[in-house]
Amino acid sequence: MRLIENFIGGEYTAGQGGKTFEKRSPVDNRVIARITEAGQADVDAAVRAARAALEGEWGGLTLEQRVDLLYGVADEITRRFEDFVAAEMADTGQPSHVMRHVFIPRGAANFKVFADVVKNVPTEAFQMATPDGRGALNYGIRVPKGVIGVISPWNAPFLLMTWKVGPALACGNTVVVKPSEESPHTAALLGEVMNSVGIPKGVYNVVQGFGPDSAGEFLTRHPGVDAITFTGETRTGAAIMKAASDGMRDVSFELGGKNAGIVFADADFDAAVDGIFRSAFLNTGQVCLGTERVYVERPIFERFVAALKTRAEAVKYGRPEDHAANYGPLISQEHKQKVMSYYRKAVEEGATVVTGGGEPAMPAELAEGAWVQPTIWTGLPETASVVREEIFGPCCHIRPFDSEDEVVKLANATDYGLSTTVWTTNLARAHRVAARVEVGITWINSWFLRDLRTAFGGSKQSGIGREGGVHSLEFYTETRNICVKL
Ligand SMILES: NC(=O)c1ccc[n+]([C@@H]2O[C@H](COP(=O)([O-])OP(=O)(O)OC[C@H]3O[C@@H](n4cnc5c(N)ncnc54)[C@H](O)[C@@H]3O)[C@@H](O)[C@H]2O)c1
Ligand SMILES: O=C/C=C/C=C(\O)C(=O)O
Repeated sequence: MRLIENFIGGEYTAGQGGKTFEKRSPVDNRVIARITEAGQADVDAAVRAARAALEGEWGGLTLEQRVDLLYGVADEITRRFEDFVAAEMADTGQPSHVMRHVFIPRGAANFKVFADVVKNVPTEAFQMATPDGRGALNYGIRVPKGVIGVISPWNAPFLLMTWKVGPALACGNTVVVKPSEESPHTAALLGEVMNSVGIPKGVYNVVQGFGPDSAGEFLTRHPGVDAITFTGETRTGAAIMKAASDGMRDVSFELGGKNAGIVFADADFDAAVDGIFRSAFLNTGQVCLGTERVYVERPIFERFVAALKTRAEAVKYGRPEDHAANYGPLISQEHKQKVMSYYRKAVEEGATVVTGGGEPAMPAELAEGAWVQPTIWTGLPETASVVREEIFGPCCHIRPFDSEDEVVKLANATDYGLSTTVWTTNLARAHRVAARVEVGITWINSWFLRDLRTAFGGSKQSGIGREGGVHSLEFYTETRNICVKL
């Protein structure tokens, strides 16, 4: 059985406390790896290594040298593409085509794009008048923030972790990463890449383990960590924010969502069905940007529900490496219990179950996996639990609407504000609605189209701050103003 260790100061090390935990396959619940759990002493060592790298070789590199190294990281990920695909498939159980076409290539791109951003984005300069008439010149320089704590989730582990590590390193910081306990593989593998391309030791460190009273909490409470970037649940974000208040450390949060899909009667019907199908069921619904509330204009409501039902019932369950399969399990038995409890609650609260609502019958060798059916409900009030709370599963509630004002109100009646997808051929209306929905990201006639130069993040309880393009520089650097009297 594979043992996955921490990666500290360029070396894989067993935890000083000797504790390990199991990683089980979502597909069949077999134990696939044992993971070293980092204790306080390991986190201390990782933060020390990160600080030493900052003050050592890494901190002394020129921007060009750093950028070249990060291009090297991206190229090496691409060279070891199959290893990353296999590692991520083992952890998440998701179909290989999602790994191949989205998650792993995005991991490589996260290093290249932010190297380019850092190399090309200018800083500001202001000339000012002075009483003696000679004036003064202000200009900004950007310096790294220091040691960045990166806490990442399990749903798109490599993409979401590198989305933070890429810009952090491009800006000259060092990192200590705490991947989710459910997805330890790719963060560990990235250590090999860092060593083989010559990233100085201590620049990239990984501590494995859990959140509370484990590596996550030890890292976020650590006074040697200068700033914390986190993707995960809103509740966890609140705990991390408390920890970060000690020492006034900056935070960047990408949190939960309860995203609305809005389909007007004039939409390209097939494109809308396909878009909502993907946004509700891709990655078995475990996408923060996914759609769990769908609002469809009344004239096409029945037809839309029927078409989405047909698509949901046609998914092909199977192992990730099975090319005929396009639908995987949930991440774990624990998450399956949570999703199933919502499936039961929907019925108790009076939902019409259009399709799904339970566990699929799986062949014997997959029977222990975390499989659940894609599920569609109608007929619930907006106060129902499954319409209000983030489930993070392959399910959505569909409700008819009659006017633009009504649907905007419905979409906004949530504590979350991450993303929306709007389907219409009326461009003026698309722009109007997009300007009124209280979210960080709106897609018109599309979903999850990502340009890494754009601002990414959530409003309300879906996050704090924006990352992406120059926005990432705001978080991963300090801007210093220098005022020169002429
Ligand atoms: N907004 C976004 O961009 C985005 C992207 C992906 C996922 N998400 C959200 O993430 C959630 C699913 O991921 P998850 O279940 O892994 O989230 P989670 O909050 O349970 O865990 C995320 C990470 O935080 C760690 N953690 C937990 N408690 C901690 C604590 N007290 N201190 C420090 N670290 C702690 C976990 O070990 C894990 O590494 C969903 O809510 C989803 O919407 C948001
Ligand atoms: O599950 C959430 C997926 C988030 C995607 C990104 O953060 C991204 O594309 O950068």
